Amino acid sequence: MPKKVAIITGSGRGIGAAIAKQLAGEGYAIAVADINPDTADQVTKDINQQDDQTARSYVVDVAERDEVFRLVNEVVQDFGQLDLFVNNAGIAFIASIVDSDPEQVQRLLNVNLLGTFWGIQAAATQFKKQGSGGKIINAASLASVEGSALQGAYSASKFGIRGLGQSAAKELAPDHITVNAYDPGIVLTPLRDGIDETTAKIKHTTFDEQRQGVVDEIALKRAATPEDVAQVISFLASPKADYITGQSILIDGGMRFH
Ligand SMILES: NC(=O)C1=CN([C@@H]2O[C@H](COP(=O)(O)OP(=O)(O)OC[C@H]3O[C@@H](n4cnc5c(N)ncnc54)[C@H](O)[C@@H]3O)[C@@H](O)[C@H]2O)C=CC1
Ligand SMILES: CC(=O)C(C)=O
Repeated sequence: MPKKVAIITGSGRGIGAAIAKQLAGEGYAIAVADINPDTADQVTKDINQQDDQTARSYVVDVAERDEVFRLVNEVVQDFGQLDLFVNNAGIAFIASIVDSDPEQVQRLLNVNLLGTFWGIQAAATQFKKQGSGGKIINAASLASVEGSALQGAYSASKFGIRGLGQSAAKELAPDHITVNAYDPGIVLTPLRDGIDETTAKIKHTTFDEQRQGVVDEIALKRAATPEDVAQVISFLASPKADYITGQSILIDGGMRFH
């Protein structure tokens, strides 16, 4: 049985790395795509050290449309096909809307929202060429369900990703391409650590107090691990989710209910 092929952007660390390792363990050939070549290479090495697991690393800045299309073309040249594209790469910064730096805002929107747009465009173009359907899964967030204070640009990008995914799901259904999103809450990664570090400074508290404060909002009283999130992407990528499209699934331990 030929391996299914998955591209996961931002899979050099955090949630993306967990998704890459989860799917590699399920028999996918993995394109570990990241702006950081060193971490991408390390995750790729970790996967290839496992029996019967295959990965290759690719350097990409998802904010650059031509780089995203080149990524898809290189992966198809290397593996022969594409079956799943996970738009996971994302960045965040903490600042009030009034104090947000315009260049930081633009960069965040270019990476998170436009990066996801280019990923959908490139993956769908390849899936249409192949004529055998495909799956696209996007990283939204709890902040795509309810805007977070001090994360105005980030929340805007994630609301946009959720809406973009609904539009794509409607447009791509005739080609048997499904498009869904995952909405993590508080996940223990370097990105979340940076959020809590900066928030603690703004609120003149400690990192531990800030972190405990957000965990206290979680019904299950623990932050998520990247693996908690990867399990949901494993489901969305599987045939079990073939009838799900245009949806956005909260993975927040019980913080928001909608
Ligand atoms: N950690 C959390 O609590 C939550 C994370 N998310 C989302 O999940 C996704 C992954 O987040 P984390 O793993 O926490 O982040 P992370 O910062 O730990 O990892 C993100 C990865 O993306 C890469 N990356 C950043 N900009 C890139 C670009 N322009 N092109 C290609 N790669 C790029 C980084 O090098 C890094 O390897 C993001 O979209 C984030 O918004 C959503 C909700 C909660
Ligand atoms: C990073 C992120 O999306 C949250 C909810 O913290």
